Amino acid sequence: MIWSNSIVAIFAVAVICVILYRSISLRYVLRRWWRKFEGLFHVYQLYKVPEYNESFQENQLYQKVSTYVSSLSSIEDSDFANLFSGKKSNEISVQLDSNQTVQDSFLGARVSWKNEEKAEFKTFVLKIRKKDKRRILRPYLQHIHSVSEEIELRRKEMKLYTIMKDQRWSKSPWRSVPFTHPANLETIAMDNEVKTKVKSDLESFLKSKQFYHRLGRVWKRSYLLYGPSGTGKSSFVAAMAKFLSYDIYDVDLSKVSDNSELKLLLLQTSSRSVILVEDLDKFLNEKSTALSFSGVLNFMDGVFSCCGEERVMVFTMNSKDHIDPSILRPGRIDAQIYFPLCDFTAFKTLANNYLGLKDHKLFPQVEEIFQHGATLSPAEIGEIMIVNRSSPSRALKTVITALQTNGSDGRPPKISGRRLSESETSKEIRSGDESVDHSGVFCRESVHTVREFRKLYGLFRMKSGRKSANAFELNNSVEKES
Ligand SMILES: Nc1ncnc2c1ncn2[C@@H]1O[C@H](COP(=O)(O)OP(=O)(O)OP(=O)(O)O)[C@@H](O)[C@H]1O
Ligand SMILES: [Mg+2]
Repeated sequence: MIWSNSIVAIFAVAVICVILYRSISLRYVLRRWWRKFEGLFHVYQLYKVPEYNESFQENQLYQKVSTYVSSLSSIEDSDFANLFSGKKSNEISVQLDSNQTVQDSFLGARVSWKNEEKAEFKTFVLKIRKKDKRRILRPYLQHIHSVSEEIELRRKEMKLYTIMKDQRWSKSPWRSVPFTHPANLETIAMDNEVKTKVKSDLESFLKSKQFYHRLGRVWKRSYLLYGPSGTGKSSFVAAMAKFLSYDIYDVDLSKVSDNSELKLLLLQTSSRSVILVEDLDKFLNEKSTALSFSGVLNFMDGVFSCCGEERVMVFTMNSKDHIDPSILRPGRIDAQIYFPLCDFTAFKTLANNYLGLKDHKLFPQVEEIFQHGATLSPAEIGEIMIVNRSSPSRALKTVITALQTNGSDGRPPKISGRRLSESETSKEIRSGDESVDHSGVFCRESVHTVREFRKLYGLFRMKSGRKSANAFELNNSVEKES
């Protein structure tokens, strides 16, 4: 009897121990004891990273470790952590409380960081097994360096710089404002393959510092974005800058007085930035400009940039038809991206973004119209969708009508198969607040015809270059050689 009772008791204790061990807290406590026990045998090496050096200067490594440690997911397992709101409104940062430890692993080795705080002196202490020390210490510190740099870059508030003349209180010709453009690569309607190519081109550029330096070349990459008005070139520049987390310097060439001022402007841009020149074709086609052609070429080559470090140059044009070929030569322009009028694929992206539509019974009809060629820009279609966003069906019907209307034959628009008379047409354009419903297509908000949009938003579309999909062409550039 006694025997059987003891067996039951031992069994019960064993079950409880297993349950407790399985629960995280007991495992955690046991691991801690085990590490303390190991510590008695000097298995570990400790490295201190103090906040200040002996001359009371800030230790940059301390900041990097602090950023890195806060990014570890295991920080949530520490007994005490502090929660702070970050620089961006929806950001929460977690920071290790004083004298708390956090675990990490690297190349199969387990390490830990302790945030020691003694009499206002803060130090991070790295604990690493002696047997792993030689193998992982240097690569681990390198890893901390790159992770923290990447985090800092993402956190950094992006800025848009514009030329500001006569800033008496400042020596810099640039004035900056926070760059908060909402576009990102996902919201731009364009050929997916081209988008992926641009992304990987940018990514490989970011990793090519050593490569460019070895060749003695300025570490920059130049893109030409060209295509009709309202096809997303400027939005794409914003998306690129966001993807890279770079600031943008908007160089308005018409504001520059001479070549030396242009040189000065470029010298005062910072590394990791996008240098943007919009409408280069218009500037080059102007009869008289303050800048010489060679001045513009030198600027494009980036020879003025102070340290030749990490710059992406973007030039936009509506058409490259009348452009001197030397402007487009490889090395000066590394990649060209064509922005076409809206095709059916781009239309579907816009419908999804603006109207939340993945599919609709009118899509086949829209597709059929697109098969006869694109006639509207994404901007024009986007505006129709915004105005009619409360009724997706009405928005699609208006897009269909606009596409049919914009047959580029100069004839009055077609509605429900019949052409409107001139008087009806002008009524459509005029009637901002009249509710004219000929076919169920137009109503109060949807009276905006394409021409109205053009009038409203100043959109001017070139009729030339009706290629249907984006194109990404690499010039014979440095990347190709690599
Ligand atoms: N491909 C696109 N995808 C998503 N939105 C677009 C696209 N193209 C244009 N838009 C929308 O249309 C508006 C105008 O676009 P954007 O200014 O980028 O055109 P653009 O090609 O730079 O025109 P322009 O040659 O006249 O400067 C923006 O608000 C943008 O949101
Ligand atoms: Mg633009």
